[in-house]
Amino acid sequence: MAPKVLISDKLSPAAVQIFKDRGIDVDFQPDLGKDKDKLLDIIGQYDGLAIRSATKATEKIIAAAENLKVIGRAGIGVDNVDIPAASKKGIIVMNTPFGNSITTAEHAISMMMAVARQIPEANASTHAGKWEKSRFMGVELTGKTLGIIGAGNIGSIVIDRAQGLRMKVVAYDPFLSEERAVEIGVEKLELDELLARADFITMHVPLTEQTKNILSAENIAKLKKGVRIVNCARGGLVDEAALADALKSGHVAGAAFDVFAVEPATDSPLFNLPNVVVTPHLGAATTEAQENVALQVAEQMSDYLLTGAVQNALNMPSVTAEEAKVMGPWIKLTEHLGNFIGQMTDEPIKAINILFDGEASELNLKALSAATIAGIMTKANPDTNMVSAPVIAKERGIKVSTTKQDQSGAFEGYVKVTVVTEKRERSVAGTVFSDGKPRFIQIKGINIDAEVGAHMLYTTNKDRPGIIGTLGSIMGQNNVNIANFTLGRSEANGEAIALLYVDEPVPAEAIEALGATGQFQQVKPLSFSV
Ligand SMILES: NC(=O)c1ccc[n+]([C@@H]2O[C@H](COP(=O)([O-])OP(=O)(O)OC[C@H]3O[C@@H](n4cnc5c(N)ncnc54)[C@H](O)[C@@H]3O)[C@@H](O)[C@H]2O)c1
Ligand SMILES: O=C(O)CC[C@@H](O)C(=O)O
Repeated sequence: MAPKVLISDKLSPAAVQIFKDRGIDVDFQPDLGKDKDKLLDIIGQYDGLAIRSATKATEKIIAAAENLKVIGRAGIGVDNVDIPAASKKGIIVMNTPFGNSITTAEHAISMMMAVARQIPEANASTHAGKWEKSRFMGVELTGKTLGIIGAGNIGSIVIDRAQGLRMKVVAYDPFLSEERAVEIGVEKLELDELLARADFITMHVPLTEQTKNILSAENIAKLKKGVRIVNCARGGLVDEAALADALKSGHVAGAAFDVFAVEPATDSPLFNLPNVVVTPHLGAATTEAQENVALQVAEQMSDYLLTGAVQNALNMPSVTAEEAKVMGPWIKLTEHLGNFIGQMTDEPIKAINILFDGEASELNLKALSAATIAGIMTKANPDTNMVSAPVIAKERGIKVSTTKQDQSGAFEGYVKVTVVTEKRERSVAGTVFSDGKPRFIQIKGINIDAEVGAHMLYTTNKDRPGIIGTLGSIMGQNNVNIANFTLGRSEANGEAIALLYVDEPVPAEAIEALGATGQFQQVKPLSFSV
């Protein structure tokens, strides 16, 4: 059955066409974002949800989204998506980080020019038949200092455009490297220095714990007198009431805001002040940007739903379509290895170590690690997947470490997973053969070569004659057909293991009968999703 995607916000029709062209069943309900109850009622039917900013993908919506695999945000900010809730449920959240950057940077520049020359007010006055030439005295941008808070994608474009306007640009961004600052020709400053020096300030940071109220009343007091503030990033970065006071006192000469602490903003302390320009979150509102983000989100979501390729996800490592093909068997292998250990482990896990050798070490290790952890965790929760497993492991305080090496002898590459609990360490290794089939190649340090089947039986015993006979006859008595039988031992008369690949689950009677022989230390039926 074709995957089903719901578009619940006003996305460009280009997205609908892409989904259709890719064979996805698409439901376009552009006003649903405003109707939380209806969204809650129907979300359970969909594999994908494509949104802009009106739809709030809250914990409640996500809890009701029984089949949801991916949420695609046609835009940058994902503050309308509860990412931790989505991750825990195994839902990938992706955005389109570049599609509207130019448009938003251009909006910030337009807003800066509008506030420098009071264009909206002059426009309204002229339309009203007044000819107030002396009322609207502006300031030039040339030679002025523009302070950028956040020099990422959009900030860098603003820097480039402002330099074209012959402004001197300084930036505050703790994550901006010196090399990048030189490359984009910006002087890197501490925040206080920027606040004291800038004639104009524009913000291009996400809303986080660190950036919330970055222009607080205290910081507004540090601003150079006569500064003009532009915010086309997120509401909540500025204390609107404190800024309104500073505008009224004349300490701040003007402000241009596209975003507000509460949206839709029907009221704000900034509204109706003479030197304030406001727009209703139009930063990304151009035909070009909306086409870009709609096309991109539809392509990314279709890729994921149809091929497993992951691009621009915020809660999962990227996997290209090419990688998805090559990695498919290795992802399966790591899931099986994790699954094997998960089924063998009944006590709390303290640490998981994953060793990647040879060709395996050249693959996307973040994705393979996520698949391994998911394999381990599915015993406790069968719904765990590559998105949710690392989050759950972290929550449980499980330390995950990975190692790369290139020492394989017999194999081009392999993966070895070791799980540490209070009581013991357990390890299992596997590889992918040239036929693309995963194999277990080592358990407890003992070499074997076992194909992975949906139903298996794992036993351990002291190496001595008669074990194969016992296993064979008890399986036969219980009508269990053996497809493949693999044995291994540490040394003659040492520790021995057997892995049987059987056609149906081994019944409890057979497990009991094997236990009753006294020949085995461990008898464990296993199942794998092959
Ligand atoms: N108005 C709109 O319609 C609109 C459109 C697109 C994006 N946006 C907003 O613009 C923001 C920026 O987008 P972007 O694509 O440039 O993002 P980005 O991730 O490329 O850049 C953000 C920058 O902020 C910096 N940063 C993070 N924490 C910081 C801190 N505490 N202090 C200073 N700098 C910090 C980062 O290092 C990064 O360089 C988005 O988060 C989004 O909220 C708004
Ligand atoms: O979808 C929009 O109109 C706003 C998008 C913008 O806020 C973003 O973060 O990309």
